[in-house]
Amino acid sequence: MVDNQEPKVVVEGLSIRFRLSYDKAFTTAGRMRQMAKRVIRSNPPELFTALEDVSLAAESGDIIGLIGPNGSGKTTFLRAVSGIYRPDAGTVAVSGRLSTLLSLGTGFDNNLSGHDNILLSGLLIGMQPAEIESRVPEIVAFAGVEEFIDVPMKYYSSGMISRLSFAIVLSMEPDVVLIDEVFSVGDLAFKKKSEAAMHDMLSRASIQLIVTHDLSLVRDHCNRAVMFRGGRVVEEGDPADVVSSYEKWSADRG
Ligand SMILES: Nc1ncnc2c1ncn2[C@@H]1O[C@H](COP(=O)(O)OP(=O)(O)OP(=O)(O)O)[C@@H](O)[C@H]1O
Repeated sequence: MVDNQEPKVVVEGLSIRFRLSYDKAFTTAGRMRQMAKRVIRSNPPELFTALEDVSLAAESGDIIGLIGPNGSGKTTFLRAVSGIYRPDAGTVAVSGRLSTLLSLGTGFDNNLSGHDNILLSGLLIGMQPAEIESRVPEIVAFAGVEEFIDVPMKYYSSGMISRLSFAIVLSMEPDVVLIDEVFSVGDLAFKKKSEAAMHDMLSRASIQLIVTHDLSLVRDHCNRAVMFRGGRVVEEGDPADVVSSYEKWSADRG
């Protein structure tokens, strides 16, 4: 990630492949047989191509809706942009502070306290330590974890982890935000107060990449849309056009 530059996301010729062989054997005995076979015959693991030769460029002001059927590669794409997956081919370059609303809590170190994880999260997106410290009280209060803030996160409930994770993302000022679907975080009361904070955070971000099945969100909120199918980008452009192609394609399939 490069800081102090105009926010930008440039993905060129991205391919991501997963090893499948291990996942196919559900029992321990099955997995052992597979490993033994591989060692004896030196079989290469079976690879599944989740993304093939995908390119996309986003600049300041872009709110891009990523749409397509289940399993078409949308989440994998966001994960590759966020750096969770390394490209098997192609390149991913992000300039600016990147923040993700993918799987909440994935970046935490469970042996560290909530407080230390807040610091870590801020440092990871390039904030200065003093800047992060100044936001700690507001984050802790928003997440409602005051009593537990110095306790290692392995003792947090899953609701507390996602509330803290969400509060951190909302309090930061990212340039690029990656969002996977609409999340449901915490209980009803938390959901209500987080909605307004989320809109506020998003209104300040320069670039948003949003994976969603909510086509009216794409039509109303995005300035560009990209349709994935079978791990490839098959159409890109004006949201209304891309959404209607997708609707037509879905209707034709029955
Ligand atoms: N870690 C993994 N190992 C093996 N296969 C994977 C892995 N992650 C994703 N896949 C496969 O890659 C393909 C693309 O998955 P992905 O989650 O990116 O699809 P998606 O378009 O986001 O789908 P959805 O709309 O259902 O969320 C799917 O076939 C999925 O099974």
